[in-house]
Amino acid sequence: MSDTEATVQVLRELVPEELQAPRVAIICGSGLSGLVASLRHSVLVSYDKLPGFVQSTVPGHKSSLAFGFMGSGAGVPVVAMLGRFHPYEGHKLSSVVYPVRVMANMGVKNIIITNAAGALNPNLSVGTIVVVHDHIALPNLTGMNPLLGPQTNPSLPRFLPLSDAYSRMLRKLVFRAARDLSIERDALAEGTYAWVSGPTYETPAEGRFLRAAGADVVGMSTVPEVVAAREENMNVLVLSLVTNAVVIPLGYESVRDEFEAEIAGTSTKAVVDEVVSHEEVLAIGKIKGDLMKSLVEKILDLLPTDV
Ligand SMILES: O=P(O)(O)O[C@H]1O[C@H](CO)[C@@H](O)[C@H]1O
Ligand code: HPA
Repeated sequence: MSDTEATVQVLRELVPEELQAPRVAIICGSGLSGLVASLRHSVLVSYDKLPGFVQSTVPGHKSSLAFGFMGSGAGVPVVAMLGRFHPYEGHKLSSVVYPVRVMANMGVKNIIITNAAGALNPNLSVGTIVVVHDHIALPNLTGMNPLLGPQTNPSLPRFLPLSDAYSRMLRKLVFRAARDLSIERDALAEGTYAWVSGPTYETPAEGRFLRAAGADVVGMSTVPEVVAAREENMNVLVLSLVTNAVVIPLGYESVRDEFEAEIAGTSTKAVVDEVVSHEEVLAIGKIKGDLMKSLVEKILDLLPTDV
């Protein structure tokens, strides 16, 4: 029996039979566990009961899986991770993606991955939900790829294409859901997610570098889960909530002008003093969580029955 099968067997003992066949997995990003507040017949399973699961150590992430029905009518059976694992917590990449493999083993075919992210694109304002259509993952390209090492399942492809990683069908569904909910157009955008390891936030020069490379938002999660989910042949949707702007203006670094202006007694130019914090990230999650929740519920309502 594989490790994931053993974990699924434990889940079968802890979760009632009607909840054992979720159609959709949801991963809740920082401060976004309220996304699944409307789960019905819900059952929580703490990660410490599940072999292979580690613990979430980041504020705004809970260490439990939630099973239940979500959406209108009878609803769709879902399994949600109320907290995720990040490599910067000291977790191995294989542990970070383990829950995705377990959910795939339970038969889940669709995954909605959410996260909090910083905006690199100056046109994105705080609170915007970005439907991710691509990613840039420097760690993946330089030796921190969750698929490095022996194949977990030889029936899965060794060389996984990622050009089609983000399901067009699910992305389109987001815009259909937004229209049905009369969500204003500017509340949603499309973009490319840059994955960085963290836990440091980006320097302005790093922000400029990632922006120049073509990324719209940046975060410290998600991509390993996307890669594993694609390897497991799931349909992947990623929704990033913009919680802060990454400071990227050029030219503020010099202190010479400032110094000389001080000496001359003339006015100094404005200094950029915005500093991002995780508290701010969580606060935006709280404010915008309801919008994300309504959107996810509507997406579930609209999900075709054959996927
Ligand atoms: O990506 P999620 O888990 O939403 O969290 C984001 O928020 C944290 C930083 O504030 C980082 O972990 C970053 O990745
Ligand atoms: N950078 C990286 N990760 C993040 C950010 C950020 O600015 N905001 C939320 N998660």
